[in-house]
Parts: sequence; structure tokens; C-alpha cells
Amino acid sequence: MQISRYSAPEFDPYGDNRQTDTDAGWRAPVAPGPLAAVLSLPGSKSLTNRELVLAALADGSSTLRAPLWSRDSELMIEGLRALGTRFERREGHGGFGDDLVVTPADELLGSTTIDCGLAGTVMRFLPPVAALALGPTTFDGDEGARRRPMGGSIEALRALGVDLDDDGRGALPFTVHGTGRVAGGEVAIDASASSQFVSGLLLSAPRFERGLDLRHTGERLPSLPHIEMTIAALAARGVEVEQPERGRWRVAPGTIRAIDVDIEPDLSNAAPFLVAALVAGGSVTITGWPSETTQVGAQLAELLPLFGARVERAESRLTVHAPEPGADGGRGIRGVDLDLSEAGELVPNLVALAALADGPSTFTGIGHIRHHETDRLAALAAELNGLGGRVTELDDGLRVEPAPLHGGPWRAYADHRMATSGAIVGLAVPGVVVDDIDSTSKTLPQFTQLWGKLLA
Ligand SMILES: O=C(O)C1=C[C@@H](OP(=O)(O)O)[C@@H](O)[C@H](O)C1
Ligand SMILES: C=C(OP(=O)(O)O)C(=O)O
Repeated sequence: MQISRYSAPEFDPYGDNRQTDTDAGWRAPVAPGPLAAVLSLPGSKSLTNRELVLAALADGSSTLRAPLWSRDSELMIEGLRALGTRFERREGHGGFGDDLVVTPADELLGSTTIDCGLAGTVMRFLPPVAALALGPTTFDGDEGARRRPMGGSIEALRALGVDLDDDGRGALPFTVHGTGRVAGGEVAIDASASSQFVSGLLLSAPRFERGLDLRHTGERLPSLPHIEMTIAALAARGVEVEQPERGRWRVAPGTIRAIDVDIEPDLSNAAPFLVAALVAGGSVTITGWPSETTQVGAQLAELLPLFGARVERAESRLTVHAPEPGADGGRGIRGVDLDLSEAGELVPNLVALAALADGPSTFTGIGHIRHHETDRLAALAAELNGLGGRVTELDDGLRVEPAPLHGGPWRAYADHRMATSGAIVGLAVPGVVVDDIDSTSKTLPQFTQLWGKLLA
């Protein structure tokens, strides 16, 4: 059975209510008035792509219930399939597509090429798996993917005894010459450019002959919650990750258990919808909000009140209410001063919100997001300033000062979160046109339909 690439699921629960496309792109709809939306969202990218890798390395078949179906997860599926993993779609009941049964290969086989697209999880999680496969595996991706740092993965694999050909830039493309076994053992890397170097090694580590003793040598380690998510996903499959000190992880060789897992909704993809409540007024509710989670998007419940929102939890729903209007009758969005080193993937949407605030904001601790889908600090400054904003790049962040915005083009840079940030600004500013709204298919192919439902 073939799994289509980059596709929205066959079943569209909200019907086709896309906004009109113009030649220049997608005209972001202005909010018609205060919102009263209740939305469900598809599965988490980060959870889905971890579970796909672990399921492929496990000791039997695993079922992923309500996984994400998007470009990033489909690239992960295709990559694992190329190495011999088997997949079977089963009818799901979550409303966003099928469940997925994953059966590990009897023997992982290389002699293949893996397209990473622009997915950090694919380019950092699969090379260690390819090292466990017999035969060469070449990794490449989109043009933008060749600019994303890969040095941490490349150097670590070499230090663990893996033969690898690259052009010395510490980036895609490269070839992993898998021999069916990885010696493993001690390794030190600088993961300050991406936590995914650490997560990728940890996910495969139980299959290394001597396991893994990994140390981070850099000064900063971004996105710690994502490493905690990796550790929790391993623990659920019977693998303990010891942390003898900060920035060090030990994994003993052993079995990764096959289990069935429910994938939580993507809480980082909840950000544009929840932020919309502050911009448009009214309230937005997301259903299926987990009571406990390792997803960094859960921090929205604490972050959005700093901007003036009121957040309410009731059973499995999270509701964000708009702030009280300001003295001038404006939106009442407050400026913030935030270190977002843990939550880099929330930055674009929160910066879009800050651009509509009454006071200035400073975001720090996020130099690493220059290495995300695009240089997000440069991209946010360029696009907001292009609409009249006053955004200044800092070494490790952004300063956003209030300024009246006007309509105009908004470039997405193939970055799903830049695209959704343009949609946020467009709620308040007529005439914002996002050049590539389809970039949202990276993690949320239903974005425009859900945005239509938000505003209906
Ligand atoms: O492991 C993961 O699933 C992710 C880790 C983070 O990467 P960085 O540490 O490179 O920021 C995050 O920003 C990305 O969206 C997803
Ligand atoms: C940084 C992100 O993606 P990736 O998994 O490609 O690193 C993101 O989704 O914000």
C-alpha cells in the first residue's frame, strides 16, 4: 500500500473553506469580529516522528493511533520504509486520518537515498538508524535543508565508529556507510545548534553494541523539553536514559519494546489559533489538550497570560480569552520580555503577536532558530518591517516595538511557522498576502481549512 506524500488526509472533517488564492499568494483573512471557536488539531509532529523511529527499531509491531499525516511525518515514513520498515494504514477514529501499524524490518538494509525535505527530525533522527542498516544510505533534502547544521550528527556517528562520506561542510548531503552494527560508547558533541542531535542519537542508542554515553560540550543547550520528550518516549518502551549530570545522557544496550501509542494533538500547532483569540477578541478553545505532556506547546498556557490573555482549563479543553481592551479601546495585548530558549518553535507566532501589542517586547535565548527552516530572526524582522513594523535583530533574539502596520506581501521562506505568523498579522491588518501558505503542509496540511473554521 502506498502512502501519498505531502498530502492532507483523504478525510477532511471541515470541508473545503479555503480563502481565495491570489496570484501573489494567499490573502490572509481579517478577523470578522470576536471569535468563539472550538477546534481539534491533528497529531504532534515531534511525537509522531519519535514514535515512528522507535517503532521501526522495536521488538515487534507497534500501532500509532491518530498520528500526524503531513509532509514531515510522511518523509519519516518513506525514509524508514526505504530501510525496510513495513507500514500498514488502518482506519482511524480521530478525524484526521488513519492509524498506522509499524512493523520493523527483519534486517535494516541501506543501498538507498533518503529525502529529508526540510524536516529537522528526519535529517537528525534517521542517520543513526541508517548506520544500523547494511549498505550505504545517502541523505539529502530541500535547498533550505542543505543550510541546516548537521555537524553534531556527523561527528557523533564518526566517533561511534560509523563510516560516513560528506563534503566537510557539516551539512546535507552525505552518505552513511552502514554495516548493520554500530559500536557505540562514549561521545561528546556540541548540540548548541539543535537539540535534535541529542534526540537522534538517544533514539537509536539502545541498538548500539555498547549503548551510548553522550556529553554536550557547548555552552547553551536549546529546546530541553524536546530532549525530555525523547527520554519519555524511550521510557515508555522500557529504555532508561540515565542523566548523571546536566548535559550528559547514558543509555545501556537493550530492547526497545513494541507498544501501541496515542499521539497527542500538536500543541505547538495550536499556537496560531490560540494567539488569534488575543488578536481578534473573543475566545478560542482547543479540544484534546492533554493533562500531562512533554510537548513544549503546553507552555502556551503560561506564556499567553503574559501577553494579557486569560487561560482556562476544563477537562480536556484549553480556552484562551482575549485581554480586556486597553484604555484606548485597543486590543490590550501587552509587550513581554521572554527567554524562549526552551520553546524556539513557538517564537514566530509569539513575535507576530508582539508586533500587535501596546508595548515593546524582547525575545532572547533563541539564536539557534537562525538554523530552523529559515533564519527565523532575519525572516521575522524582514517581513514585519516590510509591513511598517519596528523589529530589530539581536544576536540571540529580537526586539519588537509597537508600530502601525499596513498590508503587503509576507514571505513564508518555505517555513510553516512563518506562514502561520503571516496569517496572525493578517487577522488585524488588511491586505497581508502570504506567498506560500502551502508550506504549512510541513506539519499541518489542514491549516487553511482550520483557519476558515476559526473565523466562521
Ligand atoms: O526534536 C524535535 O522534535 C524538535 C526539536 C526542536 O529543534 P531545535 O532544538 O533544533 O530547536 C524544535 O524546535 C523542533 O521544532 C522539533
Ligand atoms: C524547527 C522546526 O522544525 P524541524 O523539526 O524541521 O526542526 C519547527 O517545526 O518549528
